[in-house]
Amino acid sequence: MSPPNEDPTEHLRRRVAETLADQLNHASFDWSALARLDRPVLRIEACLEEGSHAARESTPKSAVITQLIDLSDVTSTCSSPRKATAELTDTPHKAIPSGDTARVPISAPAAGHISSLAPRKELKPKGNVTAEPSEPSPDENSDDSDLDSPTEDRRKELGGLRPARQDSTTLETADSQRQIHSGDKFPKRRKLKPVGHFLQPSTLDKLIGGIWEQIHGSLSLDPQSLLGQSQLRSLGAEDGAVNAIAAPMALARTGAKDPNGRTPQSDEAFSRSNVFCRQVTQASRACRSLEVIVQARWVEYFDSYVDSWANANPLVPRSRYNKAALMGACADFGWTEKELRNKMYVWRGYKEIKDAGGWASLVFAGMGIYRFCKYRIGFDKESMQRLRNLQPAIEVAADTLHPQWRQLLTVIGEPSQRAFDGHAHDWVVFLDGSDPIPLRNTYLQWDADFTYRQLDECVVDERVWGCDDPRWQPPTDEIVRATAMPLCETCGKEQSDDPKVNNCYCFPTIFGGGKLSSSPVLVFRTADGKNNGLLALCAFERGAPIGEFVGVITKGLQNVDVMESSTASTNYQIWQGRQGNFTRFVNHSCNANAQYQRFTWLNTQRIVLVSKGIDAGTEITVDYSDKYWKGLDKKCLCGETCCRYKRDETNTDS
Ligand SMILES: C[S@@+](CC[C@H](N)C(=O)[O-])C[C@H]1O[C@@H](n2cnc3c(N)ncnc32)[C@H](O)[C@@H]1O
Repeated sequence: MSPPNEDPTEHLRRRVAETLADQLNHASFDWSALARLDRPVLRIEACLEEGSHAARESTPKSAVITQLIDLSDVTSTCSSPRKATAELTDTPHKAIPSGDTARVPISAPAAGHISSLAPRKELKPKGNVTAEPSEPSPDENSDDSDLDSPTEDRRKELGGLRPARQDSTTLETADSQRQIHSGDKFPKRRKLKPVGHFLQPSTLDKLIGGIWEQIHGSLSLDPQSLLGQSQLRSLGAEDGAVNAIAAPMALARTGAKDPNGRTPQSDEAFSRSNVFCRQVTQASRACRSLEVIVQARWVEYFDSYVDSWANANPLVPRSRYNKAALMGACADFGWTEKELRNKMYVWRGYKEIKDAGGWASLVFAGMGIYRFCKYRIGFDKESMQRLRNLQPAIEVAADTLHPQWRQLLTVIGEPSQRAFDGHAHDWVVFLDGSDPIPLRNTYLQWDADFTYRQLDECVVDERVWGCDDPRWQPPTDEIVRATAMPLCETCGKEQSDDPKVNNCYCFPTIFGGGKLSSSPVLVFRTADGKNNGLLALCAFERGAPIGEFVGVITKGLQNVDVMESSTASTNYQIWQGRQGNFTRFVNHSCNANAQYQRFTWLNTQRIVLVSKGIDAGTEITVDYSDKYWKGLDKKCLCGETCCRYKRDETNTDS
């Protein structure tokens, strides 16, 4: 019996928690056994059964709850030599260019490491490889003018990202300096230092002031015209009635049934209300973008109107024409002079943003731009110059990710022709504001036929693997039998591409249905001779995924850059020479801010580029490790004081 006033579920929860805590207090744990496990979990299963039979029955009924509690953090507090080697470390020499997930999966092989470019025979992969193995990887710099045939002679000039094969020929001993160990935890999320300028938090007084201002201002809230502007009539309102358009929302409020007898709780009504809410949100964002470009353009008209009078009558002070224009506008707007002056101050801010960052910077600025312009925070010369330098990059992203955006500009008489087409990563941007150039052009000096096909997902080289994906691993663990859905080896939760049933949030922005349409990164021209690199447009907090390493799943390629990886049963390579995604442009740094981690999604191994804490506007780098640089006739240009591969007189041993 639950105590009076206590919800039975709450009562059950309390009873179970107390009993479990009590059991654990009395349990004798063998801590040394715990420390020997790579990734210890405590399994708790619960089933409901008849109490009188429970003691006699040895076979439990099927579990109603199966819970795995990850004890990795418990072992990390126990001292164990084995654990020490598996710990994720931030020191460059032990960083993980391509290792396992931070928590070692239960069924995963031992820690990954970067292998050397060991066998140097020119081995052609079996079969007819889609990945054109005879082509070089075009990621070499100007010193690699002869890369078009990966022969023995040239091998020193070519390198590859090579996480170790897990076979006996490449596996090194645990105390080898070269071995890179993956840790058993995700990188701890550190609080990032604020970058850029932050707006003052709004006070309640300001909010209340704003409410009074709006109520007493000229805001028009006629729903018919609002919905008309927002182009929401297509949502089912034949007669144009607002309630018909917003029927699902109206029903949810009143609890009434619709004309077809559907309750507001029906799936269809819920789904329609989702669509309606999404459409209004999108429409109001588009209206906001329209509003700011019209206001910025209006300021330009205002200025040129005043200029035209002042130029025609140079003896009359300009301020007089300014005042006259202002009063004329006040009459048309129906505002006081003070009101219009205040608005113009903000609108002039919009114009200044547009002058520096282009129209795209206004259109995609979002709601924050109002406060930014009202309080003029960070409107200094240096910030505006930064924005000016970013303008072409902003346009590349806007044109390629939102091909329609320029149509909004026709309202203010600007051309709607886009300047950049194709994929966002088909362009290389410059940080000094120079014009972007097609990606292809940046490799022509080494390969006149260079092309790069952008992929969203890895493609399996069928001529090597047939219909099998070597990354797929049969679900062997018995945990899997407890549920029809694959369980995450890292968090133990159910994985699904359907966000309604997915419970694994290890890398939620790339796996689990909440996928971002594109990662905020661009290919950029490095200033220090590394050819192209990958630029973070936004901050990525420590542990956040940047994207999956995507390319052609193949085997047996030699003397070209490849990611080598393996499952418990198979070695495979991911090649990005001709097709792949943006991870192909990630350069090496001896003080890298990202790392590659293995992660199993729906029983298929993936390699994920994970942040170790990246500020917006910085280059994303990984540590390729000794195995990559060993035997490679190149100097590292990372410029870090801790650089291990400078290869000058002061650092000859690297
Ligand atoms: C995976 S690609 C990276 C993208 C490459 N920079 C490009 O433009 O295609 C690897 C190649 O980039 C160059 N690279 C990367 N990091 C470097 C570094 N720290 N110093 C010098 N070259 C580097 C080397 O030519 C290397 O073989």
